[in-house]
Amino acid sequence: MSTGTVPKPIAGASNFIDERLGAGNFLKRNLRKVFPDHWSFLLGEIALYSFIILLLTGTFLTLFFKPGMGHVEYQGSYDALKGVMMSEAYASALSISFDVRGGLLMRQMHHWAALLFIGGMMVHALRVFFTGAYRKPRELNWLIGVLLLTLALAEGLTGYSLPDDLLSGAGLRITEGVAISLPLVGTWITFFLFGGEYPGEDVIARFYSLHILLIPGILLALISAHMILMWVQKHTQMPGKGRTNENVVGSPFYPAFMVKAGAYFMFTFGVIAALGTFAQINPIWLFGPYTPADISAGSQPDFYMGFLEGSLRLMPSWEINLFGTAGGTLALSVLIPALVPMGIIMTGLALYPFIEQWVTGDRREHHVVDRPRNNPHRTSIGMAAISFYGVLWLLGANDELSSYFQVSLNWTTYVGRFLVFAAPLVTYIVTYRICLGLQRSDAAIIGHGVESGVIKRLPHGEYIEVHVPPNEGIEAHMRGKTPIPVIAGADADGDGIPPKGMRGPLGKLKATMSKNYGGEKIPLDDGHGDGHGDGHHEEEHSAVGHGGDEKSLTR
Ligand code: HEM
Ligand code: HEM
Repeated sequence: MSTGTVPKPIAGASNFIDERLGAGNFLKRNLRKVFPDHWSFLLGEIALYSFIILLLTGTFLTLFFKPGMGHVEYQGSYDALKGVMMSEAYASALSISFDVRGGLLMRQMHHWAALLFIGGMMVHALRVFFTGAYRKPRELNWLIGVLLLTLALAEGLTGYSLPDDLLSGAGLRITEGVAISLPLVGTWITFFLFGGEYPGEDVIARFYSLHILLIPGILLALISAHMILMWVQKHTQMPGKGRTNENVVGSPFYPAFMVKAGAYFMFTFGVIAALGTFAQINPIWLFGPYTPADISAGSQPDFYMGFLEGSLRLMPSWEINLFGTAGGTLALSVLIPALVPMGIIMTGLALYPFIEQWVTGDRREHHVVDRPRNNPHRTSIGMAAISFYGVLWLLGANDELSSYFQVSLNWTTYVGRFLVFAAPLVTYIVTYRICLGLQRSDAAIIGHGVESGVIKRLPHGEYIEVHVPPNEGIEAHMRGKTPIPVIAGADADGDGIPPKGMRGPLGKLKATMSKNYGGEKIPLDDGHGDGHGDGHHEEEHSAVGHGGDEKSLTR
């Protein structure tokens, strides 16, 4: 691998390190490492930078937050609550908001960063999914990602429970309801978390240890592992000119990538600081302290918990009474919504790379990713999952929907119950058709070029529009399509004995899935375009110099 000429500052730094640690070569090699570039790679970085901001603002908050449930009388500077009895936790969150200099800004930045962290992570995971960047050799990093997502939800839940205002109490009430519905272990888990009957005196302190120590510790370790794996395996790249599975095309880590990453961090910080300054979030002083007797109507959890709230609201009130009154009650109305959507989504995410491998038999390494249209079944499955999640998420606010649109609350539930099954089905079909349509339009561009806007009159009087070949970069991007493999023998006609691995019901299922999922649906060069101006190609290529400063290294 060539490292090219080494810039002066790197040579200086690596000499300094080399003379002390003998690690100069390591540093030189890594600082010159080539990073591919695409706007969507920023999504993972947004999650990373938000996490750093969470650590910084969270540490500030720990200096003033008191995770106690002992009763105190509020005597701070917020008049409306003066003299009200409340927990120490709530009083300290109020004092951070009104009496600690910069405290409200830090609380708001912490909360906005949490939303951006989880939102960024979700969109990043979707980018990885839709481009198939989880394929070999990156399955492990994908699994670490699924764990990160699960832990981040737990971190958010424990975080917004801490201030112990009416809103966080409403969330805690649901957490308790879900925990206690678990068969056999439910009662024990609830007692362990709450230190006795709900709400108890301990839950805030216990959530606090989880929130500031255990979960961030694991998150930090996993994010480091995620980054190291990404570094070692190198980034995937979008299909394009000169990009293959054997090389990496992009700019070197130092200086280009480092400068960009620094700027993106500042930018993320700026956005979070601006949101924290101008956009109010979680104004805990408006809700008052939590008392189990008060119900806060219209309360919503943070957006990332909305899908679980929605599934609770959709579920009919089913329960099973085991062995009559002497036995236990299985509260399916809570158990199913708490476990099933989370289970389906997280297990589905974790297993997808392996199911796809089983179906396509594809065990090759992939460093050039797919454009979503080029794997229509994967893209449709992803979109169907998003619509399933989206319906649950919307129904988490069914009371708001009902009052805003003036429809009965029951109707929002009935429609939601229907949509939770129907929306994924329709989304799947529509997405599949759109993907094929887009593939056809690519084939048309490759086959017939793009419209130039120049109209020519032919000697016999006919007018035609001149088509020119697409720009070189775009054409290479389109041509970088890898057909999805089908397991050998899966598309045989069924006469004779099916090949090994495709016998029995499971084998047959695998063969059918493989045949449908894989194979080339619309070859790029089959010439079935949109029928414009066949055969009227102009000669010259409108090539645009694509990334003149890009470097290419072998993997
Ligand atoms: C890594 C992901 C993290 C997420 C998603 C997260 C999320 C949250 C959320 C949503 C709140 C409620 C904020 C509010 O009341 O408006 C919160 C509160 C809090 N967080 Fe975090 N947090 C994270 C990390 C941390 C870390 C690393 C620390 C400490 C080192 C920390 C310390 C705190 C404290 C002390 C509070 C209570 C302060 C208050 O509500 O006024 N957090 N967190
Ligand atoms: C704490 C949350 C996370 C952080 C900070 C993070 C950060 C990153 C960064 C900075 C990259 C390289 C740039 C990029 O591809 O965007 C990356 C790559 C990757 N991430 Fe994440 N990520 C997180 C969560 C996830 C999740 C939830 C998943 C999947 C479920 C995931 C799967 C992957 C994979 C497979 C790659 C390699 C992709 C490639 O090389 O194209 N990550 N991550």
